Amino acid sequence: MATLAPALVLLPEWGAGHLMSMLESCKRVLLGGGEAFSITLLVMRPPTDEATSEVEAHVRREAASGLDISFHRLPAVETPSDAAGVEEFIARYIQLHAPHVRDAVAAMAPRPVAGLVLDMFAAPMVDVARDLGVPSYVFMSSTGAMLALMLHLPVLHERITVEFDEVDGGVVDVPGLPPVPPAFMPCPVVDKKSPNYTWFVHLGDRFMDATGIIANTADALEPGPLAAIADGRSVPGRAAPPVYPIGPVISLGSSGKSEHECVAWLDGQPVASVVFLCFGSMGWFEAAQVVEITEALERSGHRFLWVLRGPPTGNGEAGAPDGSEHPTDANLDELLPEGFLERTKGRGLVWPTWAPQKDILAHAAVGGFVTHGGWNSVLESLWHGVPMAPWPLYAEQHLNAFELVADMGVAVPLKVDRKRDNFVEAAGLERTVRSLMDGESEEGRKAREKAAEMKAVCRNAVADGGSSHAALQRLSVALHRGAAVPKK
Ligand SMILES: COc1cc(-c2[o+]c3cc(O)cc([O-])c3cc2O[C@@H]2O[C@H](CO)[C@H](O)[C@H](O)[C@H]2O)cc(OC)c1O
Ligand SMILES: O=c1ccn([C@@H]2O[C@H](COP(=O)(O)OP(=O)(O)O)[C@@H](O)[C@H]2O)c(=O)[nH]1
Repeated sequence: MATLAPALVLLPEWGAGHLMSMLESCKRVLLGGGEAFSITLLVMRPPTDEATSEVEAHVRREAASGLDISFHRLPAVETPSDAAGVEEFIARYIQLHAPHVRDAVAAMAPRPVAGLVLDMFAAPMVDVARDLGVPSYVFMSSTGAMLALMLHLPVLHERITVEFDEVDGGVVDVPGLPPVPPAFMPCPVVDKKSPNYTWFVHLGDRFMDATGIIANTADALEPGPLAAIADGRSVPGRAAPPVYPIGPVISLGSSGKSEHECVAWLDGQPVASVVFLCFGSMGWFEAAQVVEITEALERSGHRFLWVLRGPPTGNGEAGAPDGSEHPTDANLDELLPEGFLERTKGRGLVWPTWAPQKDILAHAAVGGFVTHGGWNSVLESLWHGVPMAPWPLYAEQHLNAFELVADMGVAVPLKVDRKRDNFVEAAGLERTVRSLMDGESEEGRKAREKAAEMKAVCRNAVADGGSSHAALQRLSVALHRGAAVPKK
């Protein structure tokens, strides 16, 4: 009988960034790790209709890719109706799939399983892997800094009993990072009474029981947090699982269709003259905030390409099946102050729908990026050496903003009022845009220099002989060695 290639069994959360980031990373293992594997992706039915059609579209595209990837749809589960927050909802909804994941992995026999690769929100399913006698890997789609914080959270939970914004000394010590002001702690941990906090402490604890952690980062991008994990400072007295920083994993290459209108517009702009503003798959602004942005852009005098989205149709409740959590296309006539488009004609473009962000960041005319600081956006920016100004909106993005400015030095700061729904005033944004884009600004010069350095770091890391390439080889060997036929 021909030997069966060991399987990587993937359990991603349904969000595009999580699913595609995990799948792209595991495809690298399939194609470039040096050992033969197959991929089986366990598909959970997402809790919303919109996410369900998005996932189905990904599945159709990947199924046609010709790679050894199969899809296994898990039976539907009830959605938790009493979740207090998004993170709690996601973690609980995923956990309800545990018996189905167990059955699906057990049914892989006699094919050996090289690893059950778990979304960060699915980390408690390390127990399923252990019961079946197969290795488990947590996939971290966010930063090494967030990983270091999550591993350290159970320690912080024991040491600090008050809220983080009440700590003596006014900062939180996370090994591997400069002292973190509480205003930059990630959303799920800012309120310890919330079940989201309890879940994150629990997830961090369960990360420790994985066979390994696959991270979409590179050694030289985040040396501090990655060293803190490796040398045992994150969890004193207990060795953390080996971390494999195999990134940046970005699905590159342009959309392949004819040149997009945004890119055509950039073609007419001078090199490094345009500030690009875009806020991820979920970022949108209220009218009052839009006015502040228009004033800042007008007064700065700089050229700009601004992706402006309108409010989602969903009611914002965790797991509500209908409506959308994604922004809608903006009605520019309604949202923008009168005359703004005429006054900025030629030097500014406001784009009201999804934009080809990767192609835009690759364009020579783009000189700076005002971003919500989602990790995929950050990696795309650094890949092209574009300095940033982070405007965090949700999830772990406040911590990302802190790391970009205070640790990596690739961004200039922006004053964001977290207590007012992350409101930014026109004067603050104008100052930041000037600092990011003006030739004379020392702060901007440093960020530009650092971003250019990080462009080389990213490309060297994934090239043959680079640190991420080496991590991929180590991961491939570990997966191959650890492969085991699931126990019934
Ligand atoms: C990484 O830490 C957190 C991530 C999230 C989070 O949750 C999430 C859930 C969804 O159903 C869909 C999503 O798109 C989504 C996104 C998300 O955060 C972003 O994920 C990106 C990768 O997909 C990337 O890592 C960005 O940096 C993230 O901002 C939520 C969360 O708590 C609120 C986290 O701490
Ligand atoms: O108009 C847009 C908005 C976002 N993106 C892409 O969506 C992803 C956003 O991921 P990120 O981790 O930055 O943030 P999230 O959306 O998960 O908060 C990135 O690949 C962006 O390039 C895009 O192409 N066009």
